[in-house]
Amino acid sequence: NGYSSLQENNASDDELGGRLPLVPSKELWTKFDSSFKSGFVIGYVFSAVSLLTIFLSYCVPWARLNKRKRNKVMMKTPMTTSLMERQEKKRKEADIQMLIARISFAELQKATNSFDRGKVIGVGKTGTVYKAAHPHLRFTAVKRLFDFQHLEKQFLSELMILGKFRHKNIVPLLGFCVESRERILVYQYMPNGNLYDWLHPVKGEPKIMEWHFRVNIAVGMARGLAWLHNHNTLQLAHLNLSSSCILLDKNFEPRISNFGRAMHIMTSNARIFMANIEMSEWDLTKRDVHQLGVLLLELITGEDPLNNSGFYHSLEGKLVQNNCLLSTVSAALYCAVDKSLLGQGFDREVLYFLKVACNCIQPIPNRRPTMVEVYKMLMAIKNTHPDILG
Ligand SMILES: Nc1ncnc2c1ncn2[C@@H]1O[C@H](COP(=O)(O)OP(=O)(O)OP(=O)(O)O)[C@@H](O)[C@H]1O
Repeated sequence: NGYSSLQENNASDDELGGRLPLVPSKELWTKFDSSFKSGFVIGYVFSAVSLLTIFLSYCVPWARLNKRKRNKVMMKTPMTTSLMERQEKKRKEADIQMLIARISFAELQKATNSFDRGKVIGVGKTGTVYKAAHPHLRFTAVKRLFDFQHLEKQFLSELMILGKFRHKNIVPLLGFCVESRERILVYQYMPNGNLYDWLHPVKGEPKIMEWHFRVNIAVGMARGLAWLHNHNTLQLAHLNLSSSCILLDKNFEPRISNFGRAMHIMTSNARIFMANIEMSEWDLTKRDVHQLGVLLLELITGEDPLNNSGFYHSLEGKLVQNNCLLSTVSAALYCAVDKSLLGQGFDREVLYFLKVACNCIQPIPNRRPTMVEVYKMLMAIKNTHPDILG
């Protein structure tokens, strides 16, 4: 057998004791050769599979990661950003077109007599407003923005808010125009202009606003704002209230305008930065309450906050001294009330109105009432004389 020569030349089987033959016979070689070959093939296949697995598990995700990184870098380039922004704007415009009319520039040019100076009804900080007679929309106020690039955000904000929602105390937006550099908003025309002009008439043009008009305007403003703050999907703070953005319709119902700076109130604890000041959703609504308080004071005193900011500061100073208890409005404050309102049978209501206004402008935002509370307090004043106040 295969081990014979080995046994002859070297030692016995026992001696070998299962050791491997040092010199295998020819048969053994053939056996060894075939098992070695199959082992080699198995080993080879096994290593190849392992290598492939390692490659797939490390290299493919790495390649994907790199691709993602490359994509991120691509997304950050100004070209792609502006492209995405443009697409987003187009999508918003298309959405809004389903709700309000898109009007051509040519049509608006015709309606305003080529933006004739004689048709100007107001010049704001962002654009010129023209009165226009539109064949389908009747009388409209056409606001042509000055600078389409810098005001694009405000333009879209106004479109997205006023285009989607309607409220009896918010100015109705009827249409818009986006054509090359033109950005135009078309509103329903408010025949009684803005509140500022009524409260501060130019010399020689006395415009006396009776008490019930003022209360009705106050209630309407608070109702519109309370609706904005608490609407299910809107939840918006206006943040830019002044008597010039309160428009009056044919029944002297106030309509809030100018939503270019409005901000969504966060429902989470997210913090908002405005002019580098950190603010919470609470601060935003309380800001509107403060601005409404100033408006209420303007309504009741007839003082112009634009020309007399010291007046309001002194008022706030007095409020701090008096701790703003509802029972104590100082004689100085009471003296500030527009004299045409006193002695008409509403003095108690005037005093209460003044207290509401003072509460709204408390220096510490947490102490100010919510807009709904302001609305309810003003409604209570209005309801004391429902026969007159309607
Ligand atoms: N729908 C409207 N109906 C009648 N008059 C309007 C209407 N919209 C604006 N006006 C008049 O045009 C004036 C300027 O309006 P605009 O909204 O541009 O003023 P603004 O308060 O300075 O706003 P902004 O800061 O956005 O420019 C208003 O004060 C008002 O007299």
